[in-house]
Amino acid sequence: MPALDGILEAANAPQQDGQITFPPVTRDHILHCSYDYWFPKYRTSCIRSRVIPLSREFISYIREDGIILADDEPGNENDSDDDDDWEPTVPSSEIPAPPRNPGDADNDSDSDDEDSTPAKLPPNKRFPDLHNAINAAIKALGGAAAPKLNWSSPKDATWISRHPNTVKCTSANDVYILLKSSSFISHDLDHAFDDCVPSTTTTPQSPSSTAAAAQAQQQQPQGFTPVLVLRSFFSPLPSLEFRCFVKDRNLIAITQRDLNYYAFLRSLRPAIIARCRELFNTKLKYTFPDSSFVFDVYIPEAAYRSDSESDDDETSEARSRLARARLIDINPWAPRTDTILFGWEELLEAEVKMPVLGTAESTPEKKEETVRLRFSATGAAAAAAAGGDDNFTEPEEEDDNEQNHFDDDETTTDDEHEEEYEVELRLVEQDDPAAYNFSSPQYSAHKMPKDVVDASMAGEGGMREFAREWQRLQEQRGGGSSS
Ligand SMILES: Nc1ncnc2c1ncn2[C@@H]1O[C@H](COP(=O)(O)OP(=O)(O)OP(=O)(O)O)[C@@H](O)[C@H]1O
Repeated sequence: MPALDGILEAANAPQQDGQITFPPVTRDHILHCSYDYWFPKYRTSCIRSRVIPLSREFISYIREDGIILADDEPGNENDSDDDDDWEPTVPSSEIPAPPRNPGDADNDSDSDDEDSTPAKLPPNKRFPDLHNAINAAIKALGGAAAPKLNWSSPKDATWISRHPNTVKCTSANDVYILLKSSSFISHDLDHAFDDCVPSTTTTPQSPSSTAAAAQAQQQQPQGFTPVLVLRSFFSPLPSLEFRCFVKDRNLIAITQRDLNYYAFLRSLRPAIIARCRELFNTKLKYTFPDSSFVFDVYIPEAAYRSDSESDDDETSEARSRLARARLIDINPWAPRTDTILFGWEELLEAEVKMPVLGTAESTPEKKEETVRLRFSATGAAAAAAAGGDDNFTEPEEEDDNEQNHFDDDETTTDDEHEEEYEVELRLVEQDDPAAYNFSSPQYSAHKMPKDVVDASMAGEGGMREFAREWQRLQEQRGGGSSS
């Protein structure tokens, strides 16, 4: 864990010479936000998920140009959607991948291995156990899953998905297509620790670690165990996704994640704050190792019960009630985390009345996790209160047959009238300029122009032809050569 002195020092110096200065971001801070690190602690507040450690062979496959798909999926039994008739343009299950980001090549530490890879076998023959584990996990999650690696989901690659504009995967092949086409996934593999300062201590293995995971970690040149996370797929309402900012163990700000204006959110303000606070206070506040971090939530609507005896007014009120917030992701308190409707400067400068500094240490080897807390004086009483709370224990093994996307679906008590209201919730307002530029699809900067995609689909010859044409156009414009 980072030294307490260092944290105190950094927390006290957010700004120097008019420049925004962040507390140093260490590898540990980044590792604490890896899904396999925090998911086992907070499982009951998350979307049902499976975490699968990835072998070096799999990582080589993800990095390689070209997409060779498994050839063992005759009918894709899990698919029941209309979009089943998607077929790779190139037969024999080989699709050239779109070009990688230019910056990725120099980090391709596995390139030697790739050359020695036995002739490009399909995944079901190249890493059959992993391939089968991915298909089995998707099945266990109800037949459709949303994938991500340790930190990022391939949401910039939904344009190539056969379930249009979603990260939905009903087979391992769907997962491979998304992972191989995503710049965000490349970033996880090659740039996760960019701009980090060295950690003084080592983060313990994640609580989910098995002997296989430990072995995989040792073999990884990245210094962390890459994992594939599969979450039970559902269709979240973008309006009910929020990002929450925690400074010195205080929830200080909440922002809408989707940048569209939703009139109905205005009346839900107190409920949104209450749901976020509830998740933070009962689960995260004294258990997440770092005192400042950012977490994302989804707040589902509370189930509407048709057998309710409510009159019309009460019914509409019941419909507008929100269920408890679900933890979607945890992000570092670092420049790389998008603050959406806030600015880092205002968050760094925000004054926290009751800062709780220090680190939380956990003993991950125990299933019923014991949380030991080391805090500065301001946090001592609260830490003592947290020590014996049953909320911090792990649930028993999940039931794979459960159809819910969440581990349980209980609604919460209404605590909108609680006293503590210092959290600022920022929503997109009507006519808010912040919303103007977002009618275009998100992540469009990561998408390929159609010509590039077409050329890529036409194989190596197509890309060569495209490159020649591009060069010709550049020269016509007087731009000289392009690489
Ligand atoms: N189980 C799921 N089913 C369908 N969609 C999902 C699921 N889980 C997450 N999503 C969608 O994917 C989005 C991205 O998820 P997540 O925040 O985990 O990825 P991320 O790459 O870390 O994003 P960011 O970089 O913005 O933090 C979510 O905002 C949500 O809309």
